[in-house]
Amino acid sequence: MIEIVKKQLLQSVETMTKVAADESLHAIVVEAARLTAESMKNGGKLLVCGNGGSAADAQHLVAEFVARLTIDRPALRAIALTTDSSILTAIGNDHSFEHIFERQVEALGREGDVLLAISTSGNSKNCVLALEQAKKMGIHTVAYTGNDGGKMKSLADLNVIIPSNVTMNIQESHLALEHILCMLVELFYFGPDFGKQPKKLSE
Ligand SMILES: O=C(CO)[C@@H](O)[C@H](O)[C@H](O)[C@H](O)COP(=O)(O)O
Ligand SMILES: [Zn+2]
Repeated sequence: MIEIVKKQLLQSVETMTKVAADESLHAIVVEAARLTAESMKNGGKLLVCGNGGSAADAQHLVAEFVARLTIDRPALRAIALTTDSSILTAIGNDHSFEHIFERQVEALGREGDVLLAISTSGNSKNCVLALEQAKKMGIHTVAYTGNDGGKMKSLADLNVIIPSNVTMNIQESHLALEHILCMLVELFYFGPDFGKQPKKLSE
């Protein structure tokens, strides 16, 4: 059992180390943050969707935007498409589960918004349909995936593909890059000096 703990942790670190070394991946995260900050400055918002652990990620990330992450600042506009049980059950029951995010994008999305779809396989149909809907509406699309990016790869404007085929390791790297995305949006939106007290002349 002890060996399993060690092996799993090392496997997780190995994936994260590959991500930490991949500067082209970092550039994509920076571009996603720039795009998101620009959208928010122009009155747009971030929509986030995903299944299972990635649904939890969607909510977690959106909470950082609406509450705060690294600085005290005004709230930023972001919505998780995973949280309203009435909407999710109505669409799932009356249409089908595949449409749970697509229809919310149709209802809540506006041209110039950003949709972030999170899927370790890159193949979850509800995420695929959400990306297709977003494209039709002129919404920018970002995919956080793993494996080879799956079907979502060809649909997203920006692809953050974790170099692993192990779902939990992909999710762990996603979470790190979700925090970093929010941190960078705060920087792009408010600038590096926001919230810093001006120094007193006597200091
Ligand atoms: O959290 C986990 C596994 O770590 C699971 O709940 C996992 O998110 C679910 O199996 C998802 O349905 C997987 O979907 P996806 O990442 O391929 O889109
Ligand atoms: Zn999990």
